[in-house]
Amino acid sequence: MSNEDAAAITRRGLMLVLSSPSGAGKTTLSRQLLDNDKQIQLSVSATTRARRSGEKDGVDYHFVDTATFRGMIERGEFLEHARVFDHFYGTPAAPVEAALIDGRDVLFDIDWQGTQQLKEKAGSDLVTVFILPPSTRDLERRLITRAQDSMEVVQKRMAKAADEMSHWAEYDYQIINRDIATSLMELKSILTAERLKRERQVGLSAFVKALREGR
Ligand SMILES: Nc1ncnc2c1ncn2[C@@H]1O[C@H](COP(=O)(O)OP(=O)(O)OP(=O)(O)O)[C@@H](O)[C@H]1O
Ligand SMILES: Nc1nc2c(ncn2[C@@H]2O[C@H](COP(=O)(O)O)[C@@H](O)[C@H]2O)c(=O)[nH]1
Repeated sequence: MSNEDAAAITRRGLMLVLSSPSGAGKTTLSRQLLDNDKQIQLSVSATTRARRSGEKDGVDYHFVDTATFRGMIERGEFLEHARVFDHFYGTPAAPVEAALIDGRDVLFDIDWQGTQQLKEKAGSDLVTVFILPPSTRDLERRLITRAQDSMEVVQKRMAKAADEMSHWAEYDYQIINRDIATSLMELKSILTAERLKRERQVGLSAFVKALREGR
């Protein structure tokens, strides 16, 4: 390899996981990151929950019934799956594996249970970020102003928030989502630094060897 071959330094794809209590802003941040960065793609989960207005099947989620979801579990189609707020959610394995082989990064919007399962399978390919709300009051306000769930569902999600947040320290990074633009900048910084990690830059040793040999 000569030093003109810097472009040949390919990268292993990484798996970027976002978790948070419901309403802290994962989906909002994910959408903005995906709009800004064409090297990362969303892992589209399957779920048995009802579609919210504005959500598109196959884009936001694969909306399936419980029998279909169980069939996917039985056929081993999920990388991870969990029951969250009375519904099932799971990450289809095939698209993730295809992206990583291609050197593309994958973004996951999943809960702490799914993150623990991915940690066991993915090891060093995984980068985990926990999103915290600035306050409990802000979290509730965000769930209410999102205007997608009944007050009963909002209360159920608020009741589970402390549980979800008890897992914050299991994550590599924490972002307090006060202001979306700042949080997005912080998330992009994490992604940039993780992409530059030595072990992710395949071919770097050969590149440096060539540089040192004056080629
Ligand atoms: N920094 C912010 N400041 C004010 N509002 C915000 C901020 N981030 C997100 N929101 C708003 O809060 C609401 C909830 O955000 P979002 O749907 O992204 O949360 P989530 O973490 O994905 O929730 P869930 O886990 O239920 O999917 C949305 O209406 C969104 O526009
Ligand atoms: N373990 C998994 N959790 C998931 C997955 N997809 C989404 N989620 C989490 O569920 C809750 C609720 O999401 P909502 O869209 O109904 O508001 C949230 O914490 C998501 O992160 C998944 O595939 N696996």
